[in-house]
Order: sequence, then C-alpha cells, then structure tokens
Amino acid sequence: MDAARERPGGDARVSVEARSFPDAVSATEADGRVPLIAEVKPTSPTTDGVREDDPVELAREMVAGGATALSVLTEPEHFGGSTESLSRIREAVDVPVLRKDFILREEQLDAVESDLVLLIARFVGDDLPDLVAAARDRGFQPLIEVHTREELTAALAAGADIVGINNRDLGKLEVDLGTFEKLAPEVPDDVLLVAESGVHTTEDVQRMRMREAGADALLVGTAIMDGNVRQNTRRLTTST
Ligand SMILES: O=C(O)c1ccccc1NCC(=O)[C@H](O)[C@H](O)COP(=O)(O)O
Repeated sequence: MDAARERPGGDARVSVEARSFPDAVSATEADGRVPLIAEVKPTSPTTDGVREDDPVELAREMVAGGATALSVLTEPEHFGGSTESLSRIREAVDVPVLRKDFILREEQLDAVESDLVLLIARFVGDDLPDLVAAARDRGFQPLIEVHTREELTAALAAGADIVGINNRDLGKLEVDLGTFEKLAPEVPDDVLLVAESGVHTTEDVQRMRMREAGADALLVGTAIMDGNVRQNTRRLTTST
C-alpha cells in the first residue's frame, strides 16, 4: 500500500454533480433487469494478459448490454487503468461511473471526477469516516467495500449508505461467494448493497440476489471482460 499512498492527487479540489446510483438501480429494477456495475478492468493480478481494446468502446458495449453503472479501474501498475480512461468513459456514457482505485488520502479524491468512489475499509482503517465526509463534500457517492464483519461495522459507523461486500479476500486473493451470503443479512435494509467479485454465471447472479443474500446490485469484472463484452453483460443483466 506504500505505492498507493504515494500516488498523486489533483491540482485542485473537485466538485462533482453525480449521476444518482440509487436512482439508476431503481430504474433498472423497474425495467425488469438485474442492476449490474460492469467493470472496465484491462488486467489484474489474477488475470492472464491485458485487454488492449479502447476502454471507451468496452464501456459503450457494457451499457448497450444493459449495465446500470460502470466501474473503471484507475490504478495503473497492476490493473492497467488510468484517470484519463475514466474521464473519457464518463464523457461517453450517461450511466453512473465508479472510480475503482486504492484511495488512501483525501487529496487523491481530486485526481479525477466520477459519480461514485470506492473506499476500501481494509486499507483506509481509522481514516474511513474522514474520507467518507471528504468524498461527500465533493459530491461523490462513496461505495464502501468490506470483506469482514469488523469492516462492515466500521462502514456502518462511518455512515455508509452504499456498501459493497467483496467476495475476494484482498490479502489471499481467494474468492468465496459465501462471504456475501454470510455478511449480507447484517446490513440494514436502508443501505444499498452490492455483491462484488466472483460472479461468473447466471446461477451466481441468482445466488447473490436470493432473499437471504439480497444484493441490490452486482459488481462484475472478469466474467464481462473475458470475451464479447456486450453479450456477457446482457447474459447477466437478463438472468432474472
Ligand atoms: O481482481 C483482482 O485480481 C484483484 C486483485 C487484488 C486486489 C483487487 C482485485 N480486484 C478488485 C476487485 O474487487 C474486482 O476487480 C471486482 O470486484 C470484480 O471482480 P471480478 O468480477 O471477480 O473480476
């Protein structure tokens, strides 16, 4: 995390007019589709190779496939992302866009505009309440990512209203869909709940959306980036 902490912020404080993620989720539900955040992830520590397509084209295909929102990696070293890709994508689509990165310092929020920003409880620790406030002050909708009960407690104490439960253990890099099933019942009903990572099949979608687990939305990267992006997105968004 030392390298992530060193990464620069922006030249000036940003002020965002965010596209509402909760409204986009409600509209997707009303349309009879599965609310899905499709992730533009050119590569990752657990993926072979790099997807070299223009990220804007990938993003447009995801939206054409029915994605409710997009997640765009801006981390350059391990995920092949950039703030420039995010800006171009947000310009090209009209759905909410999540900035996916390892944000550790307030100034890093100013590197680029987006509608949502990811804050990972595991990495920000005691700084979570201040970063949530700093993100909201700028107009961002913070999506707070957790993987354990302790992190969920910290997220709720920090006032989280959008929580992502990551099925991937970012220490061991192992994925277990049971993580979401275990923690989801402890999330209050008024919190918008996102199931992250490890969703590949329509059965996985249904598993995360089942009554007990109850994901309001899913965040999917690998299963969408691997092959025809539009078809992959459509398959998952129509698997009701
Ligand atoms: O995706 C990785 O390999 C990874 C490795 C180390 C830290 C984070 C990582 N991914 C971040 C994510 O949470 C996922 O990109 C996202 O939830 C989508 O997951 P998936 O659908 O399993 O690609």
